[in-house]
Amino acid sequence: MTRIIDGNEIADRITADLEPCLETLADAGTTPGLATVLMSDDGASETYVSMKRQACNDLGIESIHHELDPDAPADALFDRIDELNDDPAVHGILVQLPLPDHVDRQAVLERIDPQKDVDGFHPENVGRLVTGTPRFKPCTPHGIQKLLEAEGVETEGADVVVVGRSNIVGKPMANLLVQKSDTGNATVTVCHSRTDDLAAKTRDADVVVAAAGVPELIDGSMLSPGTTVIDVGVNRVDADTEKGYELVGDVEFESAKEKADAITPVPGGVGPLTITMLLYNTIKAASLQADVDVSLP
Ligand SMILES: Nc1nc2c(c(=O)[nH]1)N[C@@H](CN(C=O)c1ccc(C(=O)N[C@@H](CCC(=O)O)C(=O)O)cc1)CN2
Repeated sequence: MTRIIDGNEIADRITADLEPCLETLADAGTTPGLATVLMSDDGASETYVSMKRQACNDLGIESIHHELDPDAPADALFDRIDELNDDPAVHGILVQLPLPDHVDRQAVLERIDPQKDVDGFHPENVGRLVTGTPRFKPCTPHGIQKLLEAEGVETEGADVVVVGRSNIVGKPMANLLVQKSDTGNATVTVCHSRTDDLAAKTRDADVVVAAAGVPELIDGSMLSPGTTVIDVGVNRVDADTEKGYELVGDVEFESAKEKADAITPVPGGVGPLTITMLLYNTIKAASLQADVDVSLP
């Protein structure tokens, strides 16, 4: 019987485990603050930022929100980041991606103080991750680690195929999985749009992490029985619904479910973990900046 992994339930459990950390910080006089910066009128980005703000409010993290006109010059964003870097009430800074074409994304990520880089995208934090001394693990791959752990999926010695090589998911996911650690020690293959015979790779995998951003790229015929399938895709495809779209993963759920041992749905799989691990990183940032040990879960 295929297990449908309930990401909301796992995320709720981790969020509950974060509450004592906030109490410890409060006793020391610190309320963590997360600044979100939105420079886009893309509907999905607006949704994700409002979910992040709501999650902060629910847990007791101060949410500080900034919106910039998508047509504003890049300097407006750099100036805002400088202000947030200097603001002691702001422990974490998140610039929602993607950014408008005229803004140099890498320059933006490098402008954020690495101590406040709760996305873990600054080169200093990327370097720390790759060398096995992470400060902030990027939220989605960190969430997937937590999800695999919660489901008892052993990564030690497992063949894991990561489909997608983005800086947000694919590359950090592969790096975390190869680390010498309880949630690593996997043999990892990173595939992408130019991979020859993708199906041959995914059929050999114990775990497939689908993060290519291509709706229903992977179907059941590309999987072997017993695989754990982690679907990172949250693609909006046109549909005759009230919203005019429906959410579809990078995995064709119905056929994949027939082969998989366990599979994450979309929505309700990886997405909720992404938000929870942002809360986790914000608390970690506050604890490091206030020099208060909070024993994170
Ligand atoms: N600065 C960042 N930008 C982006 C990141 C990121 O980690 N940092 N990741 C993605 C999008 N993302 C977070 O921003 C994200 C995507 C999906 C979800 C989520 O919970 N999805 C729900 C469905 C939500 C819906 O109804 O649309 C689910 O899967 O259940 C959370 C966060 C790109 N940008």
